[in-house]
Parts: sequence; C-alpha cells; structure tokens
Amino acid sequence: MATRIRPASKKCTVIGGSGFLGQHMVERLLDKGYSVNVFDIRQGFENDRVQFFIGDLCSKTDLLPALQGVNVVFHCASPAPSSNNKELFYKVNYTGTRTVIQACKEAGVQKMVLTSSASVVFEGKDIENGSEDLPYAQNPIDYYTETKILQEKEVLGSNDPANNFLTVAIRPHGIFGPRDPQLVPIMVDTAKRGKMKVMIGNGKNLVDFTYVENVVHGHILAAEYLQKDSPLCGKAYHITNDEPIPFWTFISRVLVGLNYEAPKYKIPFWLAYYLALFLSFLVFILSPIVTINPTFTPMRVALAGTYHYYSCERAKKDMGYKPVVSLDKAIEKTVQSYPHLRRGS
Ligand SMILES: NC(=O)C1=CN([C@@H]2O[C@H](COP(=O)(O)OP(=O)(O)OC[C@H]3O[C@@H](n4cnc5c(N)ncnc54)[C@H](OP(=O)(O)O)[C@@H]3O)[C@@H](O)[C@H]2O)C=CC1
Ligand SMILES: CC(C)CCC[C@@H](C)[C@H]1CC[C@H]2C3=C(CC[C@]12C)[C@@]1(C)CCC(=O)C[C@@H]1CC3
Repeated sequence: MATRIRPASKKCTVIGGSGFLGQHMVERLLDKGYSVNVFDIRQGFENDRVQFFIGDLCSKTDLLPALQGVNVVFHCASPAPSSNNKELFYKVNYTGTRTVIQACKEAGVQKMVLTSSASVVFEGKDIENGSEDLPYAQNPIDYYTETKILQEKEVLGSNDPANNFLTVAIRPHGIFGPRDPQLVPIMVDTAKRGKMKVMIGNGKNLVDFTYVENVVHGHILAAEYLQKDSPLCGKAYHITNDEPIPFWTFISRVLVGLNYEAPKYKIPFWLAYYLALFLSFLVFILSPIVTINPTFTPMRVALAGTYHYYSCERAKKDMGYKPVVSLDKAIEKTVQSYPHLRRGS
C-alpha cells in the first residue's frame, strides 16, 4: 500500500459542491480540518465555513478564483443523468472537464480527484465482480455514460508527475443516502403512480448500491494517498459498499421502509428492454413537439435487470479502503432521512 500523506496545505475546492455527493464531501472535509471552497453553478446550502464561488465550470475565468492556493480539487459536477441532453453532457462533462484541467494546471493545483462512474464499463450486459481492468464500454447505453468515459480518459491522461500534477478517478455505483435527489425520490414517485409493482428480470441480479459516506471516504483517501510514485497516479478505482445485493431486494427494502409495497410481479428482462427502447423512440419522434422525460429508460431497465457489481480490491490494496457504513445501516439511515416521502405522511 502507498503511504498516506496528509497534505501540508489542506485547502481544497469541491467542484459540484452544491450537489448531493458534493455537499456530503464538503461536510466530511470540514470535519477533517480541510479549508473548503465550493465551485458550483448554484449555491445549494449555507455554511459560514465554506467559501462559495458561483460559476460555470466550462469557463476558465469563472474557475480560476476558486483555485487559488488550493492543493486538491475534487471534481464531482455533472448535469443530471436524467436530463438526456446530449449537447449539455458534451459541453460540461467533456470540454468542461478539459477546461477544469487547464485551470488547475494554471493555478498550480497539485492533485485532482475525479468522480467518474462504474457505468463507464457497462454496456447493458452482466458484470460480476468487475475489476478496473475491464475495457471502457464500446457502445455506451446513453450520452451521460459516453461523456463520463471521455471525461475519465481526459483526467487520467492528464496525470503529469514531472509537472507536479497528479490525477485519480473514483468510480462509484448507485450512490444513495440522505438528500439524494434521484434514486429514492424517483423510486417513491414511481411507486406513488402505481408503477412499482413489477420486477424486471428474475429478481436475483446482484448490483452495487453505495452509501454516500463510503463514496466520500473513498474520495478523501484517494486525495491523501495520491502522490508522486504512488500506484494511484493516473488510475481509476471502484468504490463500493462491498456488499452486492439483488437490485429488487434493495428497492423493496427502501420501499417497504417508507411504507410502500414491494414489487411482486415479474416481467422478462428482454421484454422490458424492448418496451423502453420503443418508448425512447416515441420520445425522440415527439421531441420537436413536446419534451418528455420518461422514468422507464433503456439505461434504467438495464440497471434494474442485469448483474453489475464491481470489485473494490484495488482500492483496499492501494489506499486501505474499507466501507465505513454497512449496507444495513445505510438503508436504515436513508429511510429515516426521508420522513416526507413516507406513505401516509
Ligand atoms: N448519483 C449517482 O448514483 C452517481 C453519480 N456519479 C457521479 O457523481 C458526481 C456527483 O453526482 P451527484 O451528486 O449525484 O449529482 P448532482 O446533480 O447532485 O450534483 C452535481 C452538481 O454539479 C452542478 N453542475 C452541473 N453543471 C455544472 C457546471 N457547468 N458548472 C458548475 N457546476 C455544475 C450541479 O448543478 P445543477 O443541479 O444546477 O445541475 C450540481 O450542483 C457526478 O459526476 C456523477 O456523474 C457517479 C456514479 C453514480
Ligand atoms: C424505475 C425503476 C426501473 C428504477 C428506479 C431506480 C432508479 C431511479 C435508480 C436505480 C439505479 C440508479 C442508478 C443511477 C440513477 C438512478 C437509478 C437508475 C445512475 C445512472 C446515476 C449515474 C451513474 O453514474 C450511474 C448510476 C447507476 C445507478
């Protein structure tokens, strides 16, 4: 294992710090004595201990003031995967990330930790205990994933120890926890509309759902272990809960915890997938007239009906990673954090 260096300057910037993961990152970094800047397109919360810089990461002029005197940059900004806006994904995740790299280099930032995604290797086919050596998806299922691949390649390719700029990518999967605006709220909304009655596939497919505090822990360890000659330089790391669970068991536990019924019927995976493809075709045809954001997308069906869980052995070996919150505890904390989403509340 590499040596963990607590940086002399504990000044960092969290790009996307107003978002779900970003806010949890900020809270933990403050607890650990870091001085924290947040750079985001919006201010998501109030905190006197944080300096906010509001701007677009696609603009170097916006970024530079937020990077002065900063040792580590955590880049966890992205348009929401559900937005399905091809141009926006390219602009922010790909060209925007190139701008972030340039700005970091210009400002003398030494380390960059990117929040990538385990989905960069996912093509809709089963992945069991996948390692970081799996090739990038050749046919990514959606634009979000396509641009996460481009983004990760840019960041890892910019690792340049000779010029004192080190990079690493963290690949979480299915992040959940308090204040998550998508996973639990989408599930509950779908259940409220009576559309969470059916399981896609046979209900046995194992997947990773990763509690947000474990994802944060992985990012901070990566920043502290990232140094010249460490194995982390220019590498990607899966950060998981290390407890794969059947997709529909996880969904059922959260739904039942919030007083909704667990799905009990089953439809074959292929049928659901073709239905979702047909639906996205309709959405495309109707797009000049009306904008529709369907819940039932090919990506979600693929995520709900296939095995896709990943090994975090590399993170254990190179940075001593171990989840800090078990899946049972994580589900309990998450369910308790959404009293307003409980049925009957
Ligand atoms: N959630 C998950 O399950 C997973 C997430 N990831 C990755 O983790 C990261 C964080 O995700 P999450 O916290 O869920 O996402 P959020 O949408 O909650 O947070 C992202 C933040 O970035 C901001 N942002 C978007 N575009 C820009 C821009 N051009 N300039 C500055 N800020 C911008 C967003 O603002 P606004 O809300 O206004 O768009 C938001 O505040 C992302 O990179 C995502 O790809 C990876 C694997 C799984
Ligand atoms: C309607 C149902 C079939 C599924 C409802 C749950 C989903 C909203 C979520 C289950 C797995 C989640 C997930 C993501 C988004 C929300 C889910 C589809 C990501 C696509 C978010 C961005 C990533 O990088 C990968 C995530 C994988 C898991």
